[in-house]
Amino acid sequence: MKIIDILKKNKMSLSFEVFPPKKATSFESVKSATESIAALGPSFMSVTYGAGGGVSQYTLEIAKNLKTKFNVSMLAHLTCVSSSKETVKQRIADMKAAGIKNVMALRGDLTPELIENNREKCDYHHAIELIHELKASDADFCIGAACYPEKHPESANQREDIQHLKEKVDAGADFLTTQMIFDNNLFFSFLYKLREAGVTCPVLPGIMPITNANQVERAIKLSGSFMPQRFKSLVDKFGSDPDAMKQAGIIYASDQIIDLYANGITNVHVYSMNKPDVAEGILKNVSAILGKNFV
Ligand SMILES: NC(=O)C1=CN([C@@H]2O[C@H](COP(=O)(O)OP(=O)(O)OC[C@H]3O[C@@H](n4cnc5c(N)ncnc54)[C@H](O)[C@@H]3O)[C@@H](O)[C@H]2O)C=CC1
Ligand SMILES: Nc1nc(=O)c2c([nH]1)NC[C@@H]1CN(c3ccc(C(=O)N[C@@H](CCC(=O)O)C(=O)O)cc3)CN21
Repeated sequence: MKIIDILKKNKMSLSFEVFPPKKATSFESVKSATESIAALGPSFMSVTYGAGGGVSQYTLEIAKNLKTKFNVSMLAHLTCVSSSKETVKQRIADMKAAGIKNVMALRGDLTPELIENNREKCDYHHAIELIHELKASDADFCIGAACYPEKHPESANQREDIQHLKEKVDAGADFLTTQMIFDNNLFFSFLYKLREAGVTCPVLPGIMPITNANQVERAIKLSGSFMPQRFKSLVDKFGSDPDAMKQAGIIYASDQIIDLYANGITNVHVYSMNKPDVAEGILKNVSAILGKNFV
C-alpha cells in the first residue's frame, strides 16, 4: 500500500524504522529482529539505506522479506550523494522490480571523503535531484523526504531550509519525516512555519528512543538535535544501568508520542532501529490510545 494512503486515512499511525546489516554475517540476526518488529503490526516500516552514510545492498532484501512475510507496507530509503546516475537508475529499477511502492528520497550523509573531495563532479548534490529521478521513472512511487525542525546543520537559516523543503515537496515528495526531536514544542512550531510557507503535505515527527547511553553521542552527531535537561537527567542518572536506561528511554519516547497524539498529530514515526523490545514497549504504552483508531 502507498504510505500516503495510510497517512490520509484520518486514523492514527505508528511506524518503525530499521536498518539493514552492515555485513553479510549479520544478515540473519537483522532479518530476525526486523521480523519481530513487523510481527507487532506497525502501520508501516522503513528500511534505511545504510544508516549514517554507507550504501547498502541489503535494504531491498529486508524490505521485500517483511512485505512478503507480514504484508506490512514498506518504505525503502535511497540516498544519492555518493552514487553515480547509473547506480541510482539501477536501484530505482530494482525497487520497481521488487514491487516497492514507497521510497524515502534522501541526499545522504556526507562522509569525510565526500566533504574533502570536490563535489562539483558528483552526479547528485541534493535530495531534490533524486526526487526528479524517481518522478521520471515510470514506477509511480509514493515519495517521502526528510525535514529538520531545528534546521539542517548545513543550512544558513531556517527560512532558506524551509524554502528548499518546499521545493522538494513541489518536485513530488508526498510526505515528510522529521529529523529526531526530543522536545515536541520544536515540532509544533516548525509545523506552523511549514503551513505558513505553503507546505501542506503530511509531516511525521521522528522519535528516537534512546535506550542506552552510547546512543546519545551518536544521535547528537547525526542530528545535532536539542536535548532538554529533563532528558539529559535521565541519561545522567540511569545511563550506567542498562535495564534502567532502557525503561527510561522507552517511557520518555512514549511520553513524547502521547503528547503528539494528544495535540492532534495522527502519524508518528519511530527510529526504533533493530530493537523489537523497544518497539514493543512503546506500542504497549500507547495501545489503548491507538485503540480502534490505529491503522
Ligand atoms: N528519515 C531519515 O532517514 C532521515 C535522514 N536524514 C539524513 O540527513 C541527510 C540529509 O539529507 P536530505 O535532507 O535528504 O538532504 P537535502 O538535499 O534535502 O538537504 C541537505 C541540505 O542542503 C540544502 N539544500 C537542499 N536543496 C538545496 C538546493 N537546491 N540548493 C541549495 N541547498 C539545498 C538543505 O537546506 C539542507 O541544508 C541525509 O543523510 C539523510 O539520510 C535526516 C533526517 C531524517
Ligand atoms: N543525519 C542523519 N542520518 C541518518 O541516517 C538518519 C538521521 N540523520 N536521522 C533520522 C534517522 C535516524 N538514523 C540513525 C540513528 C541512529 C543510528 C545509530 O546509532 N547507529 C549505530 C548502530 C546502532 C545499533 O547497532 O544499534 C552505528 O554505530 O551506526 C543510526 C542511524 C538514521 N536516520
